[in-house]
Amino acid sequence: MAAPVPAQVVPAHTTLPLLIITGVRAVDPAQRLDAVVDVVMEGGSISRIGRGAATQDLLQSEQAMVVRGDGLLLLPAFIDMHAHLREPGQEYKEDIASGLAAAAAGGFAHVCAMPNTRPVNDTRAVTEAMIARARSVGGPALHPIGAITVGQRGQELTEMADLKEAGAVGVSDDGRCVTSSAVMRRALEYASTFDLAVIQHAEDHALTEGAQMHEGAISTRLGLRGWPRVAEDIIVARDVLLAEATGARYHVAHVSSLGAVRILREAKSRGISVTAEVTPHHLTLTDEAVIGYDAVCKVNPPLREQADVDALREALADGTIDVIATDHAPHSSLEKDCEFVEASPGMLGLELVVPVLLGLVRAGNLPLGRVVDALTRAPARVVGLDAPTLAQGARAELCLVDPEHRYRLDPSRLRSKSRNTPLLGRELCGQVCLTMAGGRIVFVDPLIEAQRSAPQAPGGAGS
Ligand SMILES: NC(=O)N[C@@H](CC(=O)O)C(=O)O
Ligand SMILES: [Zn+2]
Ligand SMILES: [Zn+2]
Repeated sequence: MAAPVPAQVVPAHTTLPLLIITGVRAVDPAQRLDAVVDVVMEGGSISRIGRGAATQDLLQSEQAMVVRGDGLLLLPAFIDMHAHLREPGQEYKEDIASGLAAAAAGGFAHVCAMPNTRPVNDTRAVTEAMIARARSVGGPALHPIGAITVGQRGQELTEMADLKEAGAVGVSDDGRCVTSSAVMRRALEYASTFDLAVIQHAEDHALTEGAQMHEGAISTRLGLRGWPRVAEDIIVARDVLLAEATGARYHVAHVSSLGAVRILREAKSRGISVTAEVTPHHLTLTDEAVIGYDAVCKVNPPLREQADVDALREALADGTIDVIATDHAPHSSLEKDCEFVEASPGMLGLELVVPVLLGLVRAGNLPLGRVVDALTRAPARVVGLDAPTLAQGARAELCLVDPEHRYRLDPSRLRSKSRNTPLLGRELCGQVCLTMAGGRIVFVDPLIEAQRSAPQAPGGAGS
């Protein structure tokens, strides 16, 4: 058979003529698939998948690159419908190239970029420039989210027809809430004529002025001004009523409170067209992380209490929350290594999704199939993309994961330009080894690939 190829000769950003992954556990909710299979990719598409799909003929082909998949997981590549790539305007924090590199390393084939750039993405010109930049970089596909209001000032609606035509897949004023009921109503009506989801950052700013963290016992103890849950709940409740009145598609970004979960559950039970997302950090961390005043844990909406975390997990499991989105929010040491009250909110997400979520799966908090669905089909529905799948005939958009690989998160391994994650130096378990997007390899982990390429024991898979 053809020898496994070491990482340094795996050409990133190219299509391999014949790539075979043998004996891998493939999980694809779109096909209700969870089984050990071989996967054969030819010319960037999945030509065969199933037990014994890697025939001796194929394995012995001159052109074949063979990856042994034993002990690994193969998943459809992910869609992140909520990331901040900071280009244009704040390239010292992140840019489209570094953001997409981080996404590829995290297992993503598609990234939606929020419009709170400088200038704000409220025009066709900015949307087009972002897409052109991403195309020149290669890697995962970038799909801009346009602003709801001009300059994200909450007043005048953007020209959504233009934004959509240029490639925007949704609208949001993320970072700011659309607080005016009148503006939100018109935004929902207008966006629905273009079938764009309106993505709300739910925060009643009148209730969160000067807020630094979740309002509760810990904010009192730390002497920091709090953001009460009700500031989120009020907006979600109002918007659900507006969604019902307009029939428009409404999506709540980064849900963090148990009250918002309750409102969403009731809205869905009544058939209102609402969807919602949760971040990996809101699923795993509480306001206790802020004790010690480490600004790395300052994030909007704030990390809340265990009761909220439990409600979010339950809501994700039962489908009340549809999507897992990272809210990847890179900030430099300028914005983070300072007084807590001066620091900017936000933390990294793209490269940490796999270890964080596999931790929840391993602990029995969420089924793996539901997690994969929330990272693929669910966001695809909200933003109108084709979800990556492992089905025969599909374009190869997948990620190969070593679920047992343990490592300490070293800052040097992050592709992001920023370092703002509380997981630095922590022991993690679960590593993306390979990501394909648009039929091409966009990421190979050098360390893992070198290990996997070591000579096989006789009788091993694919021999
Ligand atoms: N999540 C954050 O804390 N910050 C985001 C804005 C946002 O998502 O609201 C950012 O742009 O930095
Ligand atoms: Zn936000
Ligand atoms: Zn955001």
